[in-house]
Amino acid sequence: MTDHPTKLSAHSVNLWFGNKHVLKDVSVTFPRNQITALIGPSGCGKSTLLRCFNRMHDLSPDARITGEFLLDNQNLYDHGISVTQVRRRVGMVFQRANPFPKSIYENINYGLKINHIPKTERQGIIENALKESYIWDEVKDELQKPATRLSGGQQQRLCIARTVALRPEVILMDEPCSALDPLSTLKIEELIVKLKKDYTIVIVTHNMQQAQRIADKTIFMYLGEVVEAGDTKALFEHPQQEMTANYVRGRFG
Ligand SMILES: Nc1ncnc2c1ncn2[C@@H]1O[C@H](COP(=O)(O)OP(=O)(O)OP(=O)(O)O)[C@@H](O)[C@H]1O
Repeated sequence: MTDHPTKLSAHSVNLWFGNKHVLKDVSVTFPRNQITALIGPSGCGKSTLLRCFNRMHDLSPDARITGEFLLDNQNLYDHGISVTQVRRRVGMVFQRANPFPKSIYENINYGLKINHIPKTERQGIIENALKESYIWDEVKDELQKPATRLSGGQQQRLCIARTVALRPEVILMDEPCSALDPLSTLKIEELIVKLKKDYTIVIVTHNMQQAQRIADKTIFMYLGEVVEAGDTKALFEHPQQEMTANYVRGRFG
């Protein structure tokens, strides 16, 4: 893993929602062109941490954040960088596929339009994004069909296509397969593994098998703190902390 420099990182991060201290002195690094899984029991702060990286808490009046979030050497909370710029570089895929109530084509076209991508380039980008997301063959003859008529797994691949169309550097995924059947899950996992050639990926998952199948690195969190981080195989097979061992062996969670 040492040959993959850090792409994204958080340093001494604390986050409170009102009086509730949700992230406690969290420091993490995510290597470039690698998949990192965030694991830990419900409520330990995985999604909250993930969301910090594309400024999803900016509009929560009761959220207070200290510490630093860096993309390469750029502070993501710097006054010189807008939320739109951050989200262009750090894309996000959610737990439930959330296509717009528009056509398959328009689901991708919309983001390109609002990011001022010239009309002449859009058709090619849309086609590539659908191919890159392993859904082109299934939808190429019905691009004008409402996206909401696709299956759950297809909708999630469309949402990934929508994200990659904007060529982000990082893709954050918050339990992207939790609403999917095993076959759709496997397709998305294959896709995620393929995408790491071009993107740095961070995935929140409750599925221990999934973390072991696809993640190069795994970070275990508990009650808002990072307990252990390392190479996925090492963390699962030879955890350094008793708490990690208990969690990955299914003794709590
Ligand atoms: N907007 C919010 N306002 C107040 N508390 C919040 C908010 N969002 C999350 N929390 C709290 O922060 C803590 C961490 O939640 P978070 O969703 O990050 O956990 P998680 O590890 O992702 O859990 P899960 O695996 O169940 O999704 C929880 O106690 C949750 O109730």
